[in-house]
Amino acid sequence: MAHQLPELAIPALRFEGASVVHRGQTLLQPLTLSFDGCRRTLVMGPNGAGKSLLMRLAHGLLLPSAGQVYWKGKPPRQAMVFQRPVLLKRSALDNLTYALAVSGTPWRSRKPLAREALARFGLSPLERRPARVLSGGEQQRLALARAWLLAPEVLFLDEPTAALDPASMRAVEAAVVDFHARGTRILMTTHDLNQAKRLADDVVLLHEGRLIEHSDAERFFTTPASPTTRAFIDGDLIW
Ligand SMILES: Nc1ncnc2c1ncn2[C@@H]1O[C@H](COP(=O)(O)OP(=O)(O)OP(=O)(O)O)[C@@H](O)[C@H]1O
Repeated sequence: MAHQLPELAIPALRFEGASVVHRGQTLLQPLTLSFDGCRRTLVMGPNGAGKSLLMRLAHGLLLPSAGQVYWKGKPPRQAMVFQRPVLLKRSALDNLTYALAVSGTPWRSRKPLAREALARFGLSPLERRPARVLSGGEQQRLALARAWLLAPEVLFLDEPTAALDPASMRAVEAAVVDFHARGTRILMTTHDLNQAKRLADDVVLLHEGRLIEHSDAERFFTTPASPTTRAFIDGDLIW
């Protein structure tokens, strides 16, 4: 089981005129942008802006109706964490050992590695509990523990803290920082401007299915290029 990420650079993810059209309605306008380097990119925008569509395109869960989404090199190992984690009807421990089995980890190592990850995310006392009865915050930590075990080169997080209390939110943010410190590229959506300020190296703003701005975090929050970004930061964006 590879716990250390390779030293190789993570390939850039490129969107080239990628759009999403559903029943004649354009949900995501042709989008051209690049996600380079081992950065923490936060994707923001009002409800219905197209953030989840962008994430699903990026992770390959959705194909663009036109244009392309591709990695400039070998597609990296990826994991995705959703607002409502997708967990198996098994114990917390078994959710992790199952993920390890699928990833080809020899069975002897599975339980020790899974227990290490449970401890890492403060879940050891809950290892026998069915994953689906865990609280929202515990489920989210379990989903992160599972992703941690798979040592992804790229981690997608779609509003992972939207339904969490402040302590659970901080736990998720700390995990994001730790993933990144271990060499994982982060692409994450959030509605929370303060969270984006805490975590982002760069920010993408979408509005009504359009790319408004993609810039470094400092620039985004202090001297945005677009008046729409300014309005969004000030809480004045009308939609
Ligand atoms: N499968 C689908 N069928 C029809 N419309 C869809 C589908 N998926 C998304 N949409 C529409 O596409 C638009 C963008 O949706 P998306 O989920 O990407 O928004 P979002 O920015 O993630 O919003 P939120 O912050 O509310 O989660 C919305 O208007 C949504 O209703």
